[in-house]
Amino acid sequence: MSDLPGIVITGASGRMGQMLIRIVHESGKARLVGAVERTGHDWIGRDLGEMMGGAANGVIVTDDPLEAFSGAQAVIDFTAPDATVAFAKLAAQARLTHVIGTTGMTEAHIAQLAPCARHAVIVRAGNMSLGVNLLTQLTKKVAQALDADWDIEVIEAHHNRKVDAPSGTALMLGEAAAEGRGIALTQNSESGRDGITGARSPGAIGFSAIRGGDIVGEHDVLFAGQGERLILRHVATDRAIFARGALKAALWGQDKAPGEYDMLDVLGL
Ligand SMILES: NC(=O)C1=CN([C@@H]2O[C@H](COP(=O)(O)OP(=O)(O)OC[C@H]3O[C@@H](n4cnc5c(N)ncnc54)[C@H](OP(=O)(O)O)[C@@H]3O)[C@@H](O)[C@H]2O)C=CC1
Ligand SMILES: O=C(O)C1=N[C@H](C(=O)O)C[C@H](O)C1
Repeated sequence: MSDLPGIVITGASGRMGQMLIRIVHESGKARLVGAVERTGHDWIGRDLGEMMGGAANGVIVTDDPLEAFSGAQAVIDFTAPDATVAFAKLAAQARLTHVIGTTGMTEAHIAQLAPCARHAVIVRAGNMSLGVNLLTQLTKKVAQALDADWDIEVIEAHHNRKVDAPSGTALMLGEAAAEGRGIALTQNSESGRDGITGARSPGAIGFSAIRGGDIVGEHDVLFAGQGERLILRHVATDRAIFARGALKAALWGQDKAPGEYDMLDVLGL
């Protein structure tokens, strides 16, 4: 039996689930020990390798997360908000590092993670890529340098299957801009403009979302001044960047004290 940390992937059949399975398998840094899908899913009881279109790998997809978690050191979870909260409670029980990529979580969802983080390491980020996490730091710096006459808009584009808006990344960038400007995003956010909206509120941070085709994820932070504009941009062309970041977080979490962390902690930014 290898000493490599054992990892469970939840939402195994999803876009990110399948990418994570591939990246963990190819990494040589961790063992894939479990795969979870919801009750009634076609993959339940079947071999994960075969479901992914390859050779059998002996990992049987289950709808019993606690059983899957019992032989693991970490769970990587890119699913949906209610499912993530339920997984957090079980990961805390099993003392696993819980890497959360799920977006669209409300304050009520997030509040339920705090008690879990008393028992286990939780790493949560709306975007696990190095580029976007670096972009949050740049955004904060630019927002700090420019005065409130510069309007800040976050524009994001994603594939046509995405269910939440603004994206988790857009919110991270908005938070970074608000922090740089020394304001609370909750009091200064403007999104969903349609119809006679009135003029833009001074100092607001705006959000716009585009949905179409197979766009992996694109984010612009636009600083619009009088006579000039500054645009910070990240373009994701491959979901592997998110999966690599998530695996890094799962390995990083192995020797950390219980608590809530993000990718800035993992990447040391
Ligand atoms: N932080 C980051 O870097 C990134 C975050 N994301 C986020 O990750 C999440 C997933 O994205 P994506 O992979 O594209 O979405 P998909 O819909 O392709 O995958 C989600 C998977 O989770 C499964 N799932 C949902 N509820 C449960 C449950 N209760 N138990 C087990 N499995 C469950 C779904 O099953 P079913 O189909 O049966 O519902 C599906 O297989 C989204 O919130 C997205 O925004 C995505 C990319 C990067
Ligand atoms: O749903 C997606 O696909 C993505 N979701 C994340 C988000 O909401 O920002 C990260 C990435 O942009 C892809």
